[in-house]
Amino acid sequence: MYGRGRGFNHPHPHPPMVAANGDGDILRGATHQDGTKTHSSLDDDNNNIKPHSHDPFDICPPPTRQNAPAVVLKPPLLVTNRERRKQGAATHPQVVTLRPGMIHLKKYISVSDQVSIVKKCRELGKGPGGFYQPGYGDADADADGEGAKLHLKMMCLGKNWDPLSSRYTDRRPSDGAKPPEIPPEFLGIVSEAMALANKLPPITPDICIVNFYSRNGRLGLHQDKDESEESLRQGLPVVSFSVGDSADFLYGDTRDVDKAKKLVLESGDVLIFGGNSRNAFHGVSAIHPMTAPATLLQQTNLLRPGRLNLTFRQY
Ligand SMILES: O=C(O)CCC(=O)C(=O)O
Ligand SMILES: [Fe+2]
Repeated sequence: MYGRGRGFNHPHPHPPMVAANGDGDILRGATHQDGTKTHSSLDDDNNNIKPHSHDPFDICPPPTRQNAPAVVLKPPLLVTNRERRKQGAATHPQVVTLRPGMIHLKKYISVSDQVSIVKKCRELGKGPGGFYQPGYGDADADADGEGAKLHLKMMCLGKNWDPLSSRYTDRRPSDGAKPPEIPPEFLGIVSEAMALANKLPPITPDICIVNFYSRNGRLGLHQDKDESEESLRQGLPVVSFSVGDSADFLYGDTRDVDKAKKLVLESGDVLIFGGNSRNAFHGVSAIHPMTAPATLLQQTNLLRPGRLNLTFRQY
């Protein structure tokens, strides 16, 4: 059933995606080591699913001549100091209420925590249930037989969210992989951030959807509405971390891009939307390549232009 949850106003929210520059090409064809290739199972409705392997995707690939960083690996002292000041800013976060129920914590996550998040997502992303290129299946097939692709790589933690059925499942239907657990250190940051949005009910996240957007990454306007009726009824918030390149984030009451407001989400920002904003439409219209903090790039080898977004939810 298309169009539910992170569904879009059109089955092809954007032209079908051919993997954008740098998306997965480096490791394509590499030996798949996670054992999911041979996994065969039934989905939650006992339908036979056709498992196939996904090529591991590395968000921090080793440098090659082609992807040699445009960033200076040893940033001038001034830049480093500026980054240090930014790290310090996390202890005095700027809390902005964008609309009732939608709260923006600017530069909330320290650069050292951002580094840990990138490293952890890199490690999990290369393993079983890691990053893959989600599609919308055969019903939306392009001329080459590939389903319409979302313009991002995705990995689910805790529970699997399936774009094809707009449902949460225990395993990823395409390869039978079980989603990795949500790292406890991520949950710690979520609960601390929640304390600054104290008008909203707190969540105990059991789902985290991790998106990796490269240079051309984007995500059409949608609502997050596949969590349980109870969770949605209570307006339990979605807590979103942005790490890496900045992004143009759109939000509004309808799916109309022209009526949406735009916010630039930067590395370290946390966005919380619950209560009256739980059903807000939102999406990402553009990534600003090479805007990630120099220290983050330096310490993670996050060489791709790219942005990680983690959304924590309670089913
Ligand atoms: O990347 C973002 O900021 C938003 C991600 C999102 O809306 C989602 O994963 O449902
Ligand atoms: Fe969303």
